[in-house]
Amino acid sequence: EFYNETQAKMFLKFYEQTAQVVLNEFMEATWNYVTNITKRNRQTMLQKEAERSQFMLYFGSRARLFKTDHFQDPEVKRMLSKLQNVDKSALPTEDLREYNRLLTYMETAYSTAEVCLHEGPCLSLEPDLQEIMAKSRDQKELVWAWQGWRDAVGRQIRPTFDYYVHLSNKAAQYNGYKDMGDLWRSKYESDTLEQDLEKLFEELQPLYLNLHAYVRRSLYRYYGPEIIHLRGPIPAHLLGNMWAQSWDNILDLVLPYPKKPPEDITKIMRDQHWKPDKMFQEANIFFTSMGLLPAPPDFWIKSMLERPTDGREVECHASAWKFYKSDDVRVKKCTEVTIEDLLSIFHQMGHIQYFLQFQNLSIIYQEGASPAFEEAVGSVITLSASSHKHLLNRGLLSQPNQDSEEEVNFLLGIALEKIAFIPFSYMIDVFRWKVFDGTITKSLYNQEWWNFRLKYQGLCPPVPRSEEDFDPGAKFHISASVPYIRYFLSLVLQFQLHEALCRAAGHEGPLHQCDIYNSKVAGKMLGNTLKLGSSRPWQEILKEMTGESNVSTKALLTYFKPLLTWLVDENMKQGDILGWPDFSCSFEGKK
Ligand SMILES: CC(=O)N[C@@H](CC(=O)O)C(=O)NC[C@H](CC1(C(=O)N[C@@H](Cc2ccc(O)cc2)C(=O)O)CCCC1)C(=O)O
Ligand SMILES: [Zn+2]
Repeated sequence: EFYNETQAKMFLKFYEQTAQVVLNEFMEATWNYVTNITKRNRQTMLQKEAERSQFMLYFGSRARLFKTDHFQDPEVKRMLSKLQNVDKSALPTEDLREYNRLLTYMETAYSTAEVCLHEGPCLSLEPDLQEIMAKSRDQKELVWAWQGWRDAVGRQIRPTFDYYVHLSNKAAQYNGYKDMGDLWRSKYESDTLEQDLEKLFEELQPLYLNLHAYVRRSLYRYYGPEIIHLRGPIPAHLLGNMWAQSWDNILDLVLPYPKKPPEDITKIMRDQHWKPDKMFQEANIFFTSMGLLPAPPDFWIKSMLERPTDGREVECHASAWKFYKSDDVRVKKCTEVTIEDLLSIFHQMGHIQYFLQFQNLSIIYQEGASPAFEEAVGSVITLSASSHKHLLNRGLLSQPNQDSEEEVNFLLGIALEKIAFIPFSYMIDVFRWKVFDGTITKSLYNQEWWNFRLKYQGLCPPVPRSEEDFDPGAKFHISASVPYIRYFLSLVLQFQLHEALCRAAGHEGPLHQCDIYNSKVAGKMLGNTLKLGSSRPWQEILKEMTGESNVSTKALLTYFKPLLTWLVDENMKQGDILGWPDFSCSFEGKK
């Protein structure tokens, strides 16, 4: 048993020196696989993962031997406690090999799935099926894409999912947690997390219910009473997105003032010959305009910014990567020239900025203050980048100002992305936590999934579902075992940070007109927060930056106040009710 603090410090120093090599090799092998899905690259990745796990287990188990109660240095205690959670590496060798095979199988099944037309071409999710879900207004075609994707992915993943759950829980228990949900929640260093989340969700309900009622009315006008019930849930294939998680693609169907449509920025980008590289440069310029760090040379050399044209199979789900090597950070994205992809690139470059800002910390602290902070950084910048003022200033809009009706149109567009996302981002992990804790057993997976979709989002499947289906698996993060509650918390946090940065930048006027571009003061404030990584509890970091030590919906509600007023008034005028008391789905009762 090691006792003294000096030995603990030497132990941590030793970890630092050796971890960098092991983690770098693991990241390179994983990158090589996801950017070139071959059997050989899979084998190499699994081999490097096994080495990483052995390494983490060695240090994790030894970190438990220190009795830190009487240690003086809080850093040593924090670092040792972080080292102790080794996640799946705690599994016995055979179980770990099986678990990694499972994880790779599920994620690869998702990434290579396609839907084939009769003797016609096969369509991938990105960009083909996403394009149909976003643009088609033919509800039969939408049902075809919606169902086709779930048949192609969900059914492949269903048979393995409960074994994944079993091994996940086993790994969590080896780390001293009740189940994997418990381990995932522990990242937030809070013993009131679930209650806090529920409170945030309740506070945002009025906003969501009013948006839901308004969108339902608009879809009723377009698709008719056969398809839409004004007192019922909305069919999930009509919302412009494969998972109905964000509804910004149906803005044209629900525009409050159709006589004042917003300019088509995708068209403007294409007319100006934008290319993926320029889109990443545009995001990079935003960060450097605030005095934040530029993407380093390796980023431009080693990233995969477009889907390869040499026939390679790749994982197209966008992601940002760090390699535990100074200035080696990359993005993998199958970029299309659209405004949606441009804004998503700001999100990825937010991850990159965090990686660059904390790269001089101990490896143990090279992560976000919490997973929600990691997700919020890029989204905060996106709030400024999507403002009318910024897009005008960058030549992506030509209309100089917005009258009050155009402002409602604008806010509705942002709400379709952000407010629609509230219940979706909340329920994904509330569902998974119940799967991990055994409340939701294998024979109930799909019907419980649709109970949650109805309860939280007020949605219905467009066609009957059964336990042959596994609709949760049709979402990347569930197939790839990536936690999701980070995105719900980030949704609230990003407005809180946006408000603090706008105040620091000296912004006056409505929050939704703020653009922190070029603000060195805001840049300094944000940079100082990112430099801390996870070296301090996120509550302290939040307090230092915003004065508040808890996530608060105040800023989000301020941002959307003008829209909520308009929605409440509009729903009253239409006599629309909030919620979906008649909860039957339209195909039910129909023979
Ligand atoms: C090596 C690795 O995995 N790295 C991590 C980062 C890290 O952990 O360091 C990473 O890059 N994760 C990928 C993920 C990608 C995206 C995503 O999945 N988004 C969610 C939710 C959402 C939706 C709308 C939105 O505006 C913002 C988020 C979804 O699409 O459902 C896809 C488009 C946007 C972000 C990401 O960037 O978070
Ligand atoms: Zn992210």
